[in-house]
Amino acid sequence: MSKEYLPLFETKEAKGRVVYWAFAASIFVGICLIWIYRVKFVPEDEVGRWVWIGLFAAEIWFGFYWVLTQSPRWNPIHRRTFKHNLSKRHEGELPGVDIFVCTADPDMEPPAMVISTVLSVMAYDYPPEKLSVYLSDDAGSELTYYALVEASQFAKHWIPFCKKFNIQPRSPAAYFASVSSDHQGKEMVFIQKLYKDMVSKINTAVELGRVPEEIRSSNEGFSLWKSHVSRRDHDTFLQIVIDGRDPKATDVEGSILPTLVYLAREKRPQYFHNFKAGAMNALLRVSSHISNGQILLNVDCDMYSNNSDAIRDALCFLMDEEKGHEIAFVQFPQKFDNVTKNDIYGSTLRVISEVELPGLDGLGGPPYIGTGCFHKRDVLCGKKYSKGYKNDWNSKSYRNSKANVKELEENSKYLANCTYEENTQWGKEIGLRYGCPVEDVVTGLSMQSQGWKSVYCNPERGAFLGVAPTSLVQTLVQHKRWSEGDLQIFLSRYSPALCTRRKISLGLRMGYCIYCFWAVNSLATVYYSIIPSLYLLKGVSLFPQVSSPWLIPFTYVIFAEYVASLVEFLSIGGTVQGWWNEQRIWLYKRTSSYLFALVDTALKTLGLSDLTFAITAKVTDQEASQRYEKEIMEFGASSPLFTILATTSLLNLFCFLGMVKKAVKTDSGLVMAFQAMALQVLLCGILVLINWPLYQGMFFRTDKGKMPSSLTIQSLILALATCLSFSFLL
Ligand SMILES: O=c1ccn([C@@H]2O[C@H](COP(=O)(O)OP(=O)(O)O[C@H]3O[C@H](CO)[C@@H](O)[C@H](O)[C@H]3O)[C@@H](O)[C@H]2O)c(=O)[nH]1
Ligand SMILES: [Mn+2]
Repeated sequence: MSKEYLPLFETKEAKGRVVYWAFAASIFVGICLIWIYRVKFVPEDEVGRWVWIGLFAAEIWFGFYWVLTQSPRWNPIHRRTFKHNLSKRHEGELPGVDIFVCTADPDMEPPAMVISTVLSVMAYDYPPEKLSVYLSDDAGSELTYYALVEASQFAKHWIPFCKKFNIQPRSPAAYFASVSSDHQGKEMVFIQKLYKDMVSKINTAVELGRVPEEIRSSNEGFSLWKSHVSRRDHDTFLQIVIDGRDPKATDVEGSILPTLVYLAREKRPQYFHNFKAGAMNALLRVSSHISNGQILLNVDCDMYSNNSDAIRDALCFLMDEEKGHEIAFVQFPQKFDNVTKNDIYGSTLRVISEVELPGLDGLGGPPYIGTGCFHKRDVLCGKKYSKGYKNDWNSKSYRNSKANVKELEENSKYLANCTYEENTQWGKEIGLRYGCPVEDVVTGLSMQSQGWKSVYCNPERGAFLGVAPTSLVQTLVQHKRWSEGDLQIFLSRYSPALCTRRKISLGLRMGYCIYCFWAVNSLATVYYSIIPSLYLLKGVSLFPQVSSPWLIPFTYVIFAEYVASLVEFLSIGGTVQGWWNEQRIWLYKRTSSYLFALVDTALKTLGLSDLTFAITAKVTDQEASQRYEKEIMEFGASSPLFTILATTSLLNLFCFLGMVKKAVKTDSGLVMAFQAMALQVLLCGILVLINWPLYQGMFFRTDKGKMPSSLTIQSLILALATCLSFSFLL
């Protein structure tokens, strides 16, 4: 390296670490004192002892989990890129970039939305001859293909328009939603009309469920669907919609267009298709025949590019002469453009993307979280890590230039066939790893455990924006999948707990465990949110009295931790109401999604249940979406996840009311209750407060988003029966 070496990025450590460490140490002392209290004051009687031990176990768990959550807070870092240095030095030798967009269901992922994402990534500020965009359609839907064909026409106007006026974002849907309709130039009016026409054509086709006849006959690609039996049973469909090598494939200004490819891998009922991981691996192989870009970007079909510079940001890390060699992937945060101010479902995952991921970056690299991630093709395809590994950006020509389009399609199809992977390392050592509902996290971890590093890049302007779930059940189901997947990783051979993972720092392994243990967290949380309340009803105290000095560690840990979490939340741009909502949603996830995930994992381990992947819907009906805008919680679905939430919330309500009723019977009753059981009353009271939206949903609402009556009745009976049998029988 010469003297005039200009770095492509810099890394900064966060300030105020020492103050935080001191604070964390004081909390830890508090936790230890709580444990000591539990050991010292075990009750004499049999039943009381077991309840006490249960609480102790929960507190040991919470303490242990708290220690895990400290790992990313220990030494967070922030990165900044120098894109001008990249252009200065590498503009001529930029690598080919292949972009993979995945879709799987035209009903839940409307084709018009999918192509907006596709168009946004086609319009990156990057040499178009080095850019190829692949759409993987796991539904093998003619409608999605049709939308893509329309998009390829619209791209001829859209890309030059984006570049000429340097607009952001470059998803036409998002862009036109963000500009006001007055003061528009002629070109803008024209392009907006083109866009609207295209969307209405696509939406009409979707509504009718078929492609217009004149289009079908004018485009050969549709002939593929003759052999289409169903979504689960069809041949490989591979169409190069725009061939970037073709000198005639230009936009209206005469500039070359990026390559655009449609792929629906073969599906047969007798072959397991491994969900998104299977789709990605088919894309990896097919793209290696067509463009073979050395850099890959993967986005979900709802995650449009919001920043046309993101490729260059990522390259600043991957091409850096000093540190770039060991970096396998660059992960951007998942951000969303449909979250409301106070984020009622906590979909922003603010703490994860603003605190924990920068923290994990400081410990060796963030996990791969599925979307908005740039990979080196070599590494994803199983390249083993070695110390002296050097990037070679000039090694491969990025386009297979000889064959014509038809031949290329014909000769590449077999790469996406079901049988291709039989007796190969695909899904094991090569490509995305199979067998886990969070294929992304397990793949990233497996690369890191060989020695590869990763980088977290979180620029001011979000690089990708997606669609967050807009109903409670969607949120809970998504988290069930995630927590289940993460727990399976812990139980698998990739487990961050295994000592064979020595290439990963202890801190990073602890960091992974935060997510691996989401599901396990449910047990302690369920116990804590039910048992103390029930004992309140009985008048049995489970925490230190107000006069006892042992109350101090309890109050200190509880209050200091909550204040710290509120401060942290506000400092990363959240609101107070948003923080409160976040506490609620964590409680809900822990008592429902995570509990179900735990049970399901147990069943799977016993071989009693199969791997599934519930796709998150990206559309909401109008009434529901109005409620979402108003931040009214959506319950209108009959899900067992809700039964458990409703039952625990009612149980707490009954316990609280029962306690009050008992206490007001005597003159000094209330004072006595608070003296003896202040913390327990507080715990139960807060649970009642935080569950307010549930009571509203069950008893005070009449709209379609209220809790289904059958569910309310069922939960009422369950909660009442528990309370009654508890007070009279035990
Ligand atoms: O059989 C399938 C199922 C899903 N997908 C695609 O996978 C993506 C993610 O699905 P989604 O329902 O949106 O799930 P999310 O929970 O929002 O996704 C997150 O979590 C997943 C792992 O659970 C990762 O795969 C995703 O990249 C990550 O964004 C979407 O583009 C789907 O089209 C497929 O291609 N094939
Ligand atoms: Mn999604």
